[in-house]
Amino acid sequence: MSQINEEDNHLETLLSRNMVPIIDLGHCGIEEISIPSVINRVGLQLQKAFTEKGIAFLVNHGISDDQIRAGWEKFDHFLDLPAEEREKYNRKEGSNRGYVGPGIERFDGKTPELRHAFNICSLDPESLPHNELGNLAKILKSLASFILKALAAPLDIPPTFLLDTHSQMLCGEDANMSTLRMLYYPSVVEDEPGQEKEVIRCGAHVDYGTFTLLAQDSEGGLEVKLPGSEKWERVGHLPGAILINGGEILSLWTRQRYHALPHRVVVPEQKYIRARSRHSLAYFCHPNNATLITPNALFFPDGDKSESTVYSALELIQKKFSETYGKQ
Ligand SMILES: O=C(O)CCC(=O)C(=O)O
Ligand SMILES: [Fe+2]
Repeated sequence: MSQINEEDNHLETLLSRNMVPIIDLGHCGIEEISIPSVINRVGLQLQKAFTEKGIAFLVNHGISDDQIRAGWEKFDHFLDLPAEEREKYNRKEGSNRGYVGPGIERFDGKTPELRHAFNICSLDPESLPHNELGNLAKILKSLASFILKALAAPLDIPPTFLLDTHSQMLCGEDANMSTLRMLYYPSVVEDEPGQEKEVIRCGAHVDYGTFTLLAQDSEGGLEVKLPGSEKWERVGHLPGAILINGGEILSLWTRQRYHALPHRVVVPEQKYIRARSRHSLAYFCHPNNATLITPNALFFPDGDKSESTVYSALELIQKKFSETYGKQ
């Protein structure tokens, strides 16, 4: 016990230094009815957070710990299934949905990810090993829709521009690439080859879409590089909060005024954290595939005329996927 406290004392994080904005959603995050004053306030706070830091913690977002834990529990059950049962859900070539085992993805192009992932891209019960995961995906979609309304509020675009361009979230990959990814990082086994101290749990990368909502069950080594800094810094864990980080499409849409932060998950140095497994989940919010992402269009409705080639959201993500899964 005394050793844990001693190690805890040395765990400086961005959170412990008050470097991550905390945004209170006033319990409106997953409600159908919008309260304009909350949307406007949250919109301004998100604008400040994305401009200055690229990340923020969302609190009072309306999703209970129990709902999130139930999802992780069902994911654990899935991982305990006999291999032949589990394999039915394996991610297939050319698709993002399904189960991805350790060692398959390489976010930085070289380091294999030491984690189990399950990608949910549609609410079709056929593609899900458990209903509970579909329910969780639905709730996160509601929270993402609230954020899309809030993000539009301080900008000079129609209030529904972002909702309209993301209208097909979780309607399947043919329409929209938004994904709920359930994640499980096993504990670090010290004497197993490939599990040395410097091993990375999830390689450095920037998320591709508009933004990502991330929940984690414990401090587990999430690090970011803040805007203008080359230093990896530990984010820290705020129980019950959901972390939001900007993706590359948001950054392109705002001509880099809103930051897409590089992040990674390292194997922590603290022995007691290394010995612990970690759950997280990430909801990747993406525009509908056909949306043309005109650089700067969120600040200037006609976008940046100097740009000669404008890509669709699908073209942008396909380019990224071939980098992540291609070099194996
Ligand atoms: O598990 C985490 O904390 C981060 C996961 C992540 O960044 C990703 O899957 O894109
Ligand atoms: Fe990420």
